[in-house]
Amino acid sequence: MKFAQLRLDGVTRSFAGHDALTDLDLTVRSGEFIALLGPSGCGKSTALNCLAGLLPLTRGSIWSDDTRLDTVPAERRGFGMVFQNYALFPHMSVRRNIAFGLQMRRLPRAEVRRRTEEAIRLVRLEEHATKLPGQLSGGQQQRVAIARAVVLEPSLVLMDEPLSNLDAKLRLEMRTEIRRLHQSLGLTTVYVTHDQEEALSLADRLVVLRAGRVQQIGTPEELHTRPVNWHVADFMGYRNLLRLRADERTGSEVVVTGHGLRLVGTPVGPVSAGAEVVAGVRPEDLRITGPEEGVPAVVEVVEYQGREVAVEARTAEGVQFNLRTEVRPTLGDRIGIAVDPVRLLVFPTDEADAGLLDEPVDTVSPGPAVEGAR
Ligand SMILES: Nc1ncnc2c1ncn2[C@@H]1O[C@H](COP(=O)(O)OP(=O)(O)OP(=O)(O)O)[C@@H](O)[C@H]1O
Repeated sequence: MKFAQLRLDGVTRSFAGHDALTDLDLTVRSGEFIALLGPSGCGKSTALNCLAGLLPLTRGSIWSDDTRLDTVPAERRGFGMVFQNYALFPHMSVRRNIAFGLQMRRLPRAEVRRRTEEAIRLVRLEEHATKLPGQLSGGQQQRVAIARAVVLEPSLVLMDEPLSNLDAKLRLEMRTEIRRLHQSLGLTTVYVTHDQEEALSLADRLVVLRAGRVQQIGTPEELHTRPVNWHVADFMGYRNLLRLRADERTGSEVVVTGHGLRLVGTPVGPVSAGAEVVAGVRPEDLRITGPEEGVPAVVEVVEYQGREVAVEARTAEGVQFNLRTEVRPTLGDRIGIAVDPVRLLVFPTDEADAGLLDEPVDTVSPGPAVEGAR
């Protein structure tokens, strides 16, 4: 079933009266690569399984153009699936694993052979076609799983953390491979991951979930530069999250204070004077200056990371900052930390944050309070 648009409309799934996924609205356009991103338990797999037809919806509907899809059984949706545990047939060769789905469709033998060989070539397994899955590396097995899904020319490919069992180097290679296949085959892909970097590098659009609810849908750039709340920011690499209080507002800026800090930032959403806020900034958006200029702090950790270093520095009142910089300070250095008002985003808090950020604003240790929210 090819489609121009696949639409999820208020898709909700609960288990024993508890919503694992609430009111997911999402339109997937043909050819798009969508990543569902969020921490463990946020409902990513539930969303994917609803889409696959492996889980019935509690509420809502799914549409393939004008055809209602959520009532169609999984095997008739024509979707391909790739999971983290591969689920290959252990007693069949690579070639037979890939050909299996085509044979089940009773396609002519010549066509099965042609498409199987093409899929083997696509995932670069020509030299391993006669081996059994047990004789392959994890990355090669994952390639077989991908070939087996795409050989059926599915209208949608669903992937659930397909790279999570691979080591770091292979994960990077396979990431490129998946993007290459997506483009060269003109696939439409929905990809579940908890890895922010993976999602940013692969997807055309990201869907960030938290506790079963969509927080934000947008392009990598939109999410990276304009997260709508501090939870999304946390996920997008805003490692410095400080619980502060909004002071005066001037035009497009707001002054935030607490823990001996007085910073100028950019409000995201309604931030009124006196309100508790979370101010977030990414390590790479902080700069080291002289101790008289920026926020005074002492360098506690310097970690080599290729061209740049990761620096942890602490203020006299105990606030820890994470920086990424090409300037290499020495342990114990007294530095100033320059915070660009455009890059320091100031988010309102709501009742839902109360338990997550329960440190009073005038005590020191914003780090752990926010860490605990993960
Ligand atoms: N079969 C089930 N029965 C009861 N609760 C379930 C079931 N499946 C999922 N849940 C619950 O629904 C919520 C969402 O689970 P889901 O597996 O979708 O999360 P996830 O984001 O994919 O997490 P992970 O990355 O850990 O797989 C969790 O609280 C989970 O405990």
